[in-house]
Formats: sequence, C-alpha cells, structure tokens
Amino acid sequence: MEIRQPIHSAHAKTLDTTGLREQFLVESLFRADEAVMTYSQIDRIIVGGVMPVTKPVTFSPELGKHTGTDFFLQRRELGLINVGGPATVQVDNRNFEVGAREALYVGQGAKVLEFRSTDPANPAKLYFNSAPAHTTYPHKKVTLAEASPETLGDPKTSNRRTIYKFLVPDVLPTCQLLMGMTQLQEGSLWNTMPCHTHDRRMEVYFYFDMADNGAVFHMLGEPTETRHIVVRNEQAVISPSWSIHSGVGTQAYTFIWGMVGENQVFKDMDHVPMTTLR
Ligand SMILES: O=C(O)C(=O)C[C@H](O)C(=O)CO
Ligand SMILES: [Zn+2]
Repeated sequence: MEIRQPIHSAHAKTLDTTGLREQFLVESLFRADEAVMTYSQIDRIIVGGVMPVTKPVTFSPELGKHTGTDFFLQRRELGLINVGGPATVQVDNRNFEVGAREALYVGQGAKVLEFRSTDPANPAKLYFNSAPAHTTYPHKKVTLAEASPETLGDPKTSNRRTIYKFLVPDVLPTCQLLMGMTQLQEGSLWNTMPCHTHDRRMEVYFYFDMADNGAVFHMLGEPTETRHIVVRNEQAVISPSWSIHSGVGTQAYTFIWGMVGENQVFKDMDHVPMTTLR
C-alpha cells in the first residue's frame, strides 16, 4: 500500500510538475488479479482498484497490518463503483452482483471480501474508497436508477453534466463516506467550473471513460494559486480541503468523486467567484 502524507497549501504552491504529480496523482489503480491501494493521511482515505481477471481477488487479513487492526474493515467502511464488466462481490456470507456503473457499500466489520469477474474477457474494474468508521451500517448495492441524479451546467459553457449521487444520506446511511459519479454530455468538457473548495471535507476524483490519448487538465490549488495536473484514463487525484478540484478534458469523460470529513452535506461548498481565480 502506497502512503501519501498530508500537504500544506504553502508547500503545494512551490512544486513543479513532478512534485505535484507525486503528491496528488494516483497513476495506477488496476492491475490484473490484484487489489491496488493508496493510503492518504488526509482524513485517512484509502483509494484503490480491484480487477479480478483469471481468479478471484480477496482482501486478506494481512491488510490489517496497514490499519493496525485484525482485518481491513474492522474500523473502516468501503464504497465501490464498478467501471468495468459485471462482478460478484462476496461480503461475509452474502453475494452481491455489481454490474457496470453500479455501486456497493460495505459497512464496518465485514471480514470476508472477495471479488470475481463474470467474464474474464470483460473484467470488472472496481474502484473504491475506504474511510475510518465508528459504527456498522448495512451493506447495500445501489443501482444507477437508485442514485439521486442532478443535471447541471449548460452546453454554452461546455459544462453540461449529470451527477449521480450513489452513497449519500438520501440513498443510504454511511459513517462519513460520500461517493458519486459525474458524466459529462458529449461536447461538454468542463467539470466543477465555477469551482469550489470545502474546508470541511477532502475529496478524491477518479477520471475514466477517456480515450488512451485523451487527457483531463485537472485544476488544483488554492483559488488564487491554481496549478494543473494532466490526468489520463483511470487515474485519480487527491484533493485536500483547501484545494479547488475542477477539470477540462480533450473530450467528454466521466469521473467518480468520493468525500470524507466533517459532514455529509453535498451542498456544503465554498463557491469561488470566477474573478477570484488566479
Ligand atoms: O460536476 C460536478 O460539479 C461535481 O461532480 C462536483 C463534485 O461532486 C464535488 O466537487 C462535490 O463537492
Ligand atoms: Zn467538491
């Protein structure tokens, strides 16, 4: 498991391209038959991907050495969204069928976690976020139809997009984790512009649905000290609470956002006036 330390905004603004990428970009999330994880000490979120191809992938009890617990989810909750082919996810003695663009919430305390692809030729890609948890809420699959959708933006400003809120209080209870997926309409390129920060929550963006030669220029930094990172298909960016998180692509794309921190109020954002940005 790769560890990322927290970062102060004053340090971040001194970084060059390599430094920004080392601090904020998660370059690789899917490797065949493996669980790949990055542990950010910002609110202790774990960002990962599981891609079972030739055999099931299991979260072994040894993962607990990274969290100082007997097993991985002893004091954590986990949410995943499938961006690949259909999967079966075993959680203790239950099996959940998780299709493309469906989510699964796994509550604190689940000991057995095993992931299988239905078709090795079309493997599942299970992108997940996990956060410290204080109590157990029921495991639950959430379909796209159950996610609470909101369409925002305008083709005139190239930011028409639909936000599917999978793991939010209107859909199910979680301790702190919020997750959803934002899909840009064809011809729209901008996400989250006008932009915002939320000092009370950190966020992770995972970009996908992109051509191999496509790119998203992800904007980060304090509103008056913006920087960018060039993000490729199926890469993620860690966004500290003090940072904006916005992007513009070379074509339409989709991204998954996950948030943890002080509250679960999606609209709790500090909106940044366009004229403030530097
Ligand atoms: O398209 C958007 O706007 C978003 O998806 C915004 C994110 O969900 C977000 O930043 C929530 O705080
Ligand atoms: Zn945000």
